Amino acid sequence: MNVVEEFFKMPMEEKASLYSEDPNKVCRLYTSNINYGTEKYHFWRDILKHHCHPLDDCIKLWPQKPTRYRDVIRTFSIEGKKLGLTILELLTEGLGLESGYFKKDLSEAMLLVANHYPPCPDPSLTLGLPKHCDPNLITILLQGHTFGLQVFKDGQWIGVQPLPNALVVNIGHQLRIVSNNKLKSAEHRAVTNSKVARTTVGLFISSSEDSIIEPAKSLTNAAQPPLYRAFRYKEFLSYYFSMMGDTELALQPFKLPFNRSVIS
Ligand SMILES: O=C(O)CCC(=O)C(=O)O
Ligand SMILES: [Fe+2]
Repeated sequence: MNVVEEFFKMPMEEKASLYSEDPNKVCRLYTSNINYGTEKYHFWRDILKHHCHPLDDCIKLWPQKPTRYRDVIRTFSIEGKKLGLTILELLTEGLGLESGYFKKDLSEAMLLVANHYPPCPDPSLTLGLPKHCDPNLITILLQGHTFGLQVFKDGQWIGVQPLPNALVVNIGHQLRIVSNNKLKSAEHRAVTNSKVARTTVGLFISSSEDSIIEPAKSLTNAAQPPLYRAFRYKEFLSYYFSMMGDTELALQPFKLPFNRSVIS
């Protein structure tokens, strides 16, 4: 976490070369307030986003400063991936799927997203990050020591307490689909505060873009028909981003009507 805080604290000139508005760049720094003049309410977040797979190719494009960034984040991403795969294997067992179900291309890709929320003069007018569910399988989030993450449960927003060295694990839409709604993607957002900057780091474990996502066959039958059709993950991602993460809308084109799934 320290190395990411150090990154955001560097002077603007040191970071400028990474700034890009092209979402296809492997590593980029950008900000959520390019629409500041026109947006209904403001988002208060700077973002460093980069791929972590294949590691040896991606690492060459990661920030070169702070000088230890690549070493520290390399270890963090390797260990985070191991933890993610262990959690996925436990979920596999809990769901009753065959061992290793999520191994290989279903969990091949990984993205690191570092969020920096500067102190905000009036937090009532802003959000750090709007309400969303993550699109991927699971996210491992280091949320640091400052309150800001909230999860929507039973009709209300509940703050997720930052605990020293604890990681938050979020279930994303892909896991909801593969489990045929047995697992629910967690709806969450980040709020700002007027006193201190908040920095968080998420590792987004997801499928390779060409992999086929569908409810696991062993979890569906005549009584529990598949609730989603099969699709390529890249198709889902492009729709998800066009819907700005809206929870139910983002899933809509992938849902099967109940009757059709019973007949087929
Ligand atoms: O910064 C946080 O607490 C949440 C980050 C998050 O939800 C995300 O990057 O998708
Ligand atoms: Fe998220």
